[in-house]
Amino acid sequence: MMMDLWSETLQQLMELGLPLIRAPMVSVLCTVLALLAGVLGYFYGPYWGVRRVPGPPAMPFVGHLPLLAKYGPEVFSVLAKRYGPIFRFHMGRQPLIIIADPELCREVGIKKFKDIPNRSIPSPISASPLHQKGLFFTRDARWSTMRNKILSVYQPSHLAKLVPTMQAFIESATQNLHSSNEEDITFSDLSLKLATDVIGQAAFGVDFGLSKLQSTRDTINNINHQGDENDAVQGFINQHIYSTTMLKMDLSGSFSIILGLLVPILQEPFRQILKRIPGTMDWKVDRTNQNLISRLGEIVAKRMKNKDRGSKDFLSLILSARESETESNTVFTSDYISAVTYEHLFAGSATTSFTLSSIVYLVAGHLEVEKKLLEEIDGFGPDQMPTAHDLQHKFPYLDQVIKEAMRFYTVSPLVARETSAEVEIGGYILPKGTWVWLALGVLAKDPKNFPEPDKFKPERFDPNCEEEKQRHPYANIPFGIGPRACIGQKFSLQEIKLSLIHLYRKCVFRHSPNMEKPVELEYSLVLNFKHGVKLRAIKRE
Ligand code: HEM
Repeated sequence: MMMDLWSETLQQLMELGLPLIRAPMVSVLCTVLALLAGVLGYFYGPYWGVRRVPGPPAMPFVGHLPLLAKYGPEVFSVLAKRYGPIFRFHMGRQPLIIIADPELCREVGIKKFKDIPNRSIPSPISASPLHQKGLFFTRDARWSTMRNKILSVYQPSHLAKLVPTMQAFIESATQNLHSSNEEDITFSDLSLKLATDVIGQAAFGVDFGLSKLQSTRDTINNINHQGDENDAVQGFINQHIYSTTMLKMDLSGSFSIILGLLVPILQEPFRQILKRIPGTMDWKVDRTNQNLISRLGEIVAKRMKNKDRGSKDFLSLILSARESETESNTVFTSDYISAVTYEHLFAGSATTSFTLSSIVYLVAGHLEVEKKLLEEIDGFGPDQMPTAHDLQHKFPYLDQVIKEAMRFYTVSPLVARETSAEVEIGGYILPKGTWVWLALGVLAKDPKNFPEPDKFKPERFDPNCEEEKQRHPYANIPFGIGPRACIGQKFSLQEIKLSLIHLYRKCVFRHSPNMEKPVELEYSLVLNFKHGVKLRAIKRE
């Protein structure tokens, strides 16, 4: 019956003069159309849910990445001026909803936290499973249990106990600072070694010994040639630096990271293949990460066995907290312990080091600020080591200098969050799973809250000044906002203040003639000085 109908229809088509369509061709056509619909759905599905949010036209596949290449980290300020406080930016196929207004940040970070409690996982992190089990990327109930446990080891009394350790590393790192006024010091190298040593001691209870070495390059060159205990530690650091710097946000990362930006569905299969092909960047990153994981595993296993581990470093404190409560055993398995301990090194070194370098660089270019700062530091007394309490209360101008430098160069210009339910922000309904990113760097340069934003003026943070009184309370939030704000804020401020006090007691700094002007920045997961910060240290009489 059906066959009759089919041949009758064909007969009619032929009579009508239409081309003969064979059954296999029809199925090929249907498959092609279905594939096309699938591809379109895959590429445009995420856009469809947020299409009402304003934004520039996006190019197929790459989205707005060409704009990122054109403007660099400034792209979000440029777009905020054009599209307002909430706009769309497509990282390849993935739309980000960028929030560039302090009140909307309060809404996302605090008021509607229950619907936006997690971070989205950007492509560089998806390519690096090592970085996924730390506090930063864990989600929901696991995150809140982990965060509460970790907070318990960040008591002010514990931080206060770390002052002498921090001071010892600072003294060691700055020992040969002013050997010659004519010689450049790459201050950003020095501050990275210092910050890594301090966090290594605080997180693992291990002295990485970087501050004692001549230069980071020496450290790296030495790694492959020697095999004793010390070099094992330096090897670990080298691997850490490599693993961290490979996490690029633009199109210069490994192939799987680039694929993750453009076609995320292909990222994991390609990573699995490429990591098996020697010589590819994915292979190198994977080897580095495997190495780091096994080294971390060894450190944790050794420390777990040792019951008399003391209570100074983060790893020991977390292990002791884990043993005292049975319920948390399920959360802090040894792989999660390795991840959060490693995360401390990762989150605490580059950020603190960049902040220290940017402060010293900015103060060197503003002699009126330097003069006031030296007066405050000298007024405290020349030899006395400040306590944690002194650091918090006796250096008000230093506080202003730090805040202003962190505003001027926002080390984490973007903070990634993701909706876990449909939620309304700034008049737009955002579906579940929308990536919402807070543009801290744009807020920090908004002339409404910071008149003359490109001028370095610490006095704008003087509590008695009109500008400070009128400013929105969430206009300057370099450590983020709400329950997911930075857990290491007090730790890093304590280290930064101690370092600056020690440095300015000994010397002042001037820009080296070999440093480029204006300074060039690059953006991986955090901001960085592209060619380092080169200074001359002048001994104070
Ligand atoms: C100048 C130094 C630092 C800056 C500017 C900084 C900045 C940030 C920012 C912007 C966030 C995201 C906050 C948000 O989503 O609202 C963050 C999170 C975090 N930071 Fe820091 N950070 C610094 C130092 C440190 C240090 C020293 C540590 C460790 C000791 C650390 C550990 C973390 C962790 C674990 C998170 C994730 C918190 C969570 O998701 O619950 N940071 N940091």
